[in-house]
Amino acid sequence: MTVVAPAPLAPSAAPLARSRSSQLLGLFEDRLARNGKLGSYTLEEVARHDSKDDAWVAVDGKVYDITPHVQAHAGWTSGCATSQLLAILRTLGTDCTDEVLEIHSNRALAQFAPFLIGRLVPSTDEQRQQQQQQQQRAAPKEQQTRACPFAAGSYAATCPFATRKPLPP
Ligand code: HEM
Repeated sequence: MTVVAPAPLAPSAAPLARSRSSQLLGLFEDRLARNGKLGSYTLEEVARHDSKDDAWVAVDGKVYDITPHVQAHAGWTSGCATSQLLAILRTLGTDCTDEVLEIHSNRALAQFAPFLIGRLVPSTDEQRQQQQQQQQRAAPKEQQTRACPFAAGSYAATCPFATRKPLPP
């Protein structure tokens, strides 16, 4: 009897889907950007549009106003497609990149284009955090370590006044 080794598992579809959707929507986005018709929205702004009459989602760094799609979707008045509709309603006002890219075919992703209204940008808080992280990474090692100013030796590592443990020598 010949034993056949199982085929290796396929890598996750998400990164592939991500580049796929970007390619599909790239042309459309460029056109809107050239016409100055794309806005910049934070996740907080997106979160304010989470109802069937005002339905935004963020996907792959882009923001879509999918209100017409939601309102015209099957499932409001009959049992048909109810679960699909519920899945969509659950994501309104959020960044649902993973769900959308996992679920939709190329053809379906291309249908998102007319709903594009802008790009997702970091909020002021996120920007501040990113800047702090960058500064921290760029700072020399001695500045990254603030050991206890009142103690020396091994006690310094556990001192409550130290914001960070000393780096190993
Ligand atoms: C303008 C926005 C959207 C458009 C144009 C759209 C379009 C489509 C299309 C054409 C399909 C049929 C399946 C396919 O061809 O891949 C589909 C299925 C589906 N969509 Fe969307 N969709 C949108 C937004 C969303 C969002 C935000 C969600 C939330 C997760 C979602 C969840 C689903 C689900 C659960 C299915 C059923 C998948 C299945 O039965 O396997 N859709 N969508």
